[in-house]
Amino acid sequence: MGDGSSTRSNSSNSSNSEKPEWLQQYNLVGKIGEGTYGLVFLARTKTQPKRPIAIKKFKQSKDGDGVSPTAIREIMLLREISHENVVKLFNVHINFADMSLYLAFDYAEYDLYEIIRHHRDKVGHSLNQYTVKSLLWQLLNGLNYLHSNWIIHRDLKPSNILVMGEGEEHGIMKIADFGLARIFQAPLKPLSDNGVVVTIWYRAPELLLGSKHYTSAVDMWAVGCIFAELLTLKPLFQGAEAKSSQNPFQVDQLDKIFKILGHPTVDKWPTLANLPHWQSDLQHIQAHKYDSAGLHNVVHLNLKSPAYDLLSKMLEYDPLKRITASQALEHEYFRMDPLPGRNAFVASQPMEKNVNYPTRPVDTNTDFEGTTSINPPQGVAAGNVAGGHGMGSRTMPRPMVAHNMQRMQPQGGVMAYNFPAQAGMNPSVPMQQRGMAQPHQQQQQQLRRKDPGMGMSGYAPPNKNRRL
Ligand SMILES: Nc1ncnc2c1ncn2[C@@H]1O[C@H](COP(=O)(O)OP(=O)(O)OP(=O)(O)O)[C@@H](O)[C@H]1O
Repeated sequence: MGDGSSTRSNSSNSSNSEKPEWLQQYNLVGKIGEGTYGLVFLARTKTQPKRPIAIKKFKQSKDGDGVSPTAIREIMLLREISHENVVKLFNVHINFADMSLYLAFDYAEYDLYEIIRHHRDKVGHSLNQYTVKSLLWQLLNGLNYLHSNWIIHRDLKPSNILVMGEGEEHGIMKIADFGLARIFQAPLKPLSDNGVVVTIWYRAPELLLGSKHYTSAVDMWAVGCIFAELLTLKPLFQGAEAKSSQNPFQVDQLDKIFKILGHPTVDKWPTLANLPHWQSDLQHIQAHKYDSAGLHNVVHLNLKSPAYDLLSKMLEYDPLKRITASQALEHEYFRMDPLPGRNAFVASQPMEKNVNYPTRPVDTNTDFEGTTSINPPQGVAAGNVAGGHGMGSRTMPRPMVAHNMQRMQPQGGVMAYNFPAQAGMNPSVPMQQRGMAQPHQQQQQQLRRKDPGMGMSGYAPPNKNRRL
């Protein structure tokens, strides 16, 4: 995975004896990122095989009230989620002294944010068609699984879409940060104001127009934006966020959307007039005429191409008419050459060279437990695809997955859960009865290996038309 483990030092200052027991399972490598909710660290398990792990430390809320027991219970449920295209949450650690939370995930070397940026700034050409199609198919496959399990991501964006580095899972895409958006009420309410910009570029029009009601369709809008960005290497709707009130009218973001797609009409989206910001929108558009640039022109796709057809169905204004993940997986686009595959990084032509993406920079100067910067962070900053977000300003996520929970002996006030009962849940109650559907059999959900055309005959059909 190009992890550079032999050259990265463990910079934790604490001796083993001072560390809480759970932390002693890992060797810290360094800080790899910062988002709205806290810091992300690269660590390595001490036992063989020494797996790389991404540990997210969640900051205290402004009120200093930590993570509530309800939130902790919900996070425990996320551990039951298991799918090849969803990042695995394999451990949850809670410091009961201040109710701070540490989540340990499988580490992924790459993310779409960096992959797109690398193509735009260094490679100088787009991703090949096979890679775009494979990434998109896997994204939809993971999302279909989440939606089938009644989980809406709510904050999909390129930095939350990870791709595995060297190893058996090389080139496999994994969705990060699902589930916690609801627990932490993201993306509308960050826990703390750390200067991290929360992007609204992937936010669905119904939310921008004030809908308080999230459905799985909001994720499909984000997938459409990400699909377009994979094709053009530029965010499709790059608006500036309005911050005047709790849920302000996002006029600039809507402007960016209307300029490309035209203004929505009540004819095509009947419930539009019921949305809270409709009146503000009416006043706004009275002063503005939208000559739609045409989506196909912006993404350079033929109006009659299957790729355009799929994209326009993802960017349908009316959430009820927007294509679902399971419908999208069945789309003609995925049935024509090049067929999507499991390793998205394979070159599409025999003569074509594989692109070598840069591995994640690691700041080895930041202390893990205190998360204090001993020296100014070095080499971790990364520019944004669209400019503006450096490392300190890239937007931040929330976590993922694993199975049974067990409460370990508290040491240093920190506990790790592995058994549902101890998280206040009855492990014998099926997930459906607890508000989540049973995860599909993993083998049903796994992508077929390489080319045989995933989503075709032989591949278990995804759940139909699920809309939450
Ligand atoms: N499991 C993981 N493996 C490797 N890197 C990860 C993992 N999870 C997150 N990251 C990376 O850590 C960095 C910070 O992620 P984080 O999710 O905290 O913020 P973000 O996605 O940039 O923004 P936001 O807070 O708005 O979601 C990102 O570069 C992200 O790709």
